[in-house]
Amino acid sequence: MQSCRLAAEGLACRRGDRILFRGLSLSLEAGEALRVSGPNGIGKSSLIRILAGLMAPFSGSVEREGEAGLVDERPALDTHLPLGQALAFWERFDGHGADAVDRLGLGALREVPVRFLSTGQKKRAALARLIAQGAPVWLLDEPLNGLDSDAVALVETIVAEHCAAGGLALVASHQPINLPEHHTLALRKYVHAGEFADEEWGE
Ligand SMILES: Nc1ncnc2c1ncn2[C@@H]1O[C@H](COP(=O)(O)OP(=O)(O)OP(=O)(O)O)[C@@H](O)[C@H]1O
Repeated sequence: MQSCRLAAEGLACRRGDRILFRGLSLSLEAGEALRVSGPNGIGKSSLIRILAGLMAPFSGSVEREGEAGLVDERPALDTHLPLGQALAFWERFDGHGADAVDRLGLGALREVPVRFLSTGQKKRAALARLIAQGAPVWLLDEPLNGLDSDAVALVETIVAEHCAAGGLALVASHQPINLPEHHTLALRKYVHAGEFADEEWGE
């Protein structure tokens, strides 16, 4: 796996006319995982988009070494194609196929158009593509949404394997998730007008 690192320094995020957070710093090395928690609308998805390079921070900087793999609420698969073909589309970019299809319980669904998959099956499909991508930096936005308990345990195992193989993972999740060697970054609302949440490191 490519070497990897993810660091942010003094990040502020503005959406519309509101600053969601500022002064946010974090650092993740290969093998590490970070869970980001916080109430609805606090800015977890926005933080992930900034770290992925999809959105510019209002201020501050991001340093990322290694390709990023993003999983969010959209599966990034052509919804009109059968699952097998939709995953195969990415093979030309990823260089190899989605070997995790069977492991993720999708083996019997290769002929089913993506739009007919259930919420949990779409999430599993997105995770199959993530694994096939082979990116060392995983940015996972609510990866457990819609998953049954067996699939939650599988995602925990898959993230642990990814980190053990030299990757890193940043996971925004309302649900508790058992991650290897991880810290939690709890985003909170700021209490002073114009001031914003402090972030805190903990177990
Ligand atoms: N394009 C946009 N323009 C203006 N405001 C936006 C935009 N996108 C999101 N927001 C606002 O930014 C805030 C943070 O949204 P974000 O999705 O980052 O929160 P979140 O912590 O991930 O929430 P949740 O837990 O509900 O997923 C919300 O108040 C949202 O309405």
